[in-house]
Amino acid sequence: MSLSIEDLPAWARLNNVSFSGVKVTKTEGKGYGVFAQNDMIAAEGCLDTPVMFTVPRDLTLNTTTIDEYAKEDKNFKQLLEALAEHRSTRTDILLFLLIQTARTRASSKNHLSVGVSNPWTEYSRFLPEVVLVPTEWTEDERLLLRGTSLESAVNAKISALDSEFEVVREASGDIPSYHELLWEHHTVSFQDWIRLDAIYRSRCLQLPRSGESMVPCIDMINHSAAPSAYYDENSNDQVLLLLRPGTSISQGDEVTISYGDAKSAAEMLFSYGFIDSNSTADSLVLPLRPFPDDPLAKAKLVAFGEAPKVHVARENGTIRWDSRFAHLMCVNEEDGLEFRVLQDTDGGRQLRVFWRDEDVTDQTANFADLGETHPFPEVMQLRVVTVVLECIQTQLERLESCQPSDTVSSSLREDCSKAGILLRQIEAKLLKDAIEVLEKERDSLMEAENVVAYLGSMETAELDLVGEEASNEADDFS
Ligand SMILES: C[S@@+](CC[C@H](N)C(=O)[O-])C[C@H]1O[C@@H](n2cnc3c(N)ncnc32)[C@H](O)[C@@H]1O
Repeated sequence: MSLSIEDLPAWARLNNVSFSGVKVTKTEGKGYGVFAQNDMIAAEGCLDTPVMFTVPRDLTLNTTTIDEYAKEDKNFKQLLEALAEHRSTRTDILLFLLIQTARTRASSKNHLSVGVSNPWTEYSRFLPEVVLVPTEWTEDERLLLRGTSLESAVNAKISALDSEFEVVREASGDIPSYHELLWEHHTVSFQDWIRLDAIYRSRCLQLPRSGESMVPCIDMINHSAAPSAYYDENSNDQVLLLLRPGTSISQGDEVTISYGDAKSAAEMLFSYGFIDSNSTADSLVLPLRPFPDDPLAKAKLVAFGEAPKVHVARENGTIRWDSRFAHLMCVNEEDGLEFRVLQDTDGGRQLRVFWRDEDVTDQTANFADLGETHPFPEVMQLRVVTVVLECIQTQLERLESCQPSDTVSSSLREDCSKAGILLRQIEAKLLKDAIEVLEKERDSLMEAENVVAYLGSMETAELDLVGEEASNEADDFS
């Protein structure tokens, strides 16, 4: 199935990809990588820096080029049409690569091959068999993620992939030649869909002109916190790999790019299967669940329109947190929140949200500001701080209740163990520091005049209620 990387230069020549002073070879622990064969230098501010790869744009994979391939392949065109409502750059590329995989396997078993060969039929054989992103981890390896922000994200992704694959299986099963190629000859399985999703996530790039794309050869470049190269598109329909201005590399050095320095450790692990502590943002995102006894919980979720989350980040040494849903979660009817179902002109029904009699349906993400119009804004803030604090404390308890030593065993791949343990350490530290900040914020809000007055009035109201109940009971007994 796989092709030796020694065959890449021949593939490149055949498809008009030029390599200049670089070579793709095996690295130590990172799969393949790109290495300089000459010394190269680009002065600071230089506009004309050395070009290391030139790739014709029609070799890239994105929705536009996939539509071009579909024009030459009626079965593939039919498949895209059958899945029209699910189309995105990602699903187009996954489908395209799934068909290349099936065709390669079918031809290796001498089954009838369906479709037209293209440069990617061969190139896909240089792609790795396994990418160690957590969706490719075994169940035991995934135990390392228990209590981390990736635990629910990875589970949700695997079930989303499962549903997607079922849709693909059904749509392709209705196309006779694909029915035979994919399902009668068992050339592909759910495991391939998981692998192709991992391949896509770890190799897709954001090109300045063509947008989200996979680019052959440029996708062989590894990440570094101190990258020596960058990619670009020129006006001659080419994608280029260039030396960064102000950089010099020596023969034998690895050429690297940056996969982004704003990504958290969890995002890096999720998308690329490794964490580079030198270039990750110290941040995490947790799911937030509405109060189980809130009668308005469902309406709040519908009106909010996205998954409720808590964001925590350390920026320049300071912990910042944010949860737009927590602000909506913490207001009730007594505060002035109201949901109304209104009939629109077409006879349809619409859920509208009102805050203190003003229609704020389009501002449900903005309750942090809307809460300011409450007579006790500090009370609103105290509720939010308490909710976020509880969410973070629960997460830390879960993280600490399952120690890696309970899960690390010889059956786990070393890279997965290392990455899982590192993620746990990074997130535990951030959660602990966030708890400290939130506890301070809570304590200072508890002392605010407004809050003391509010809590006092609540206490009096409660005492009155107890008094009333007691006198009713006394009446009963009398
Ligand atoms: C775009 S590909 C780069 C080429 C890849 N090494 C290959 O063998 O095809 C991205 C993948 O390379 C690996 N990788 C890239 N940079 C890395 C790094 N700094 N440390 C560890 N692995 C890295 C990860 O497996 C990642 O998912």
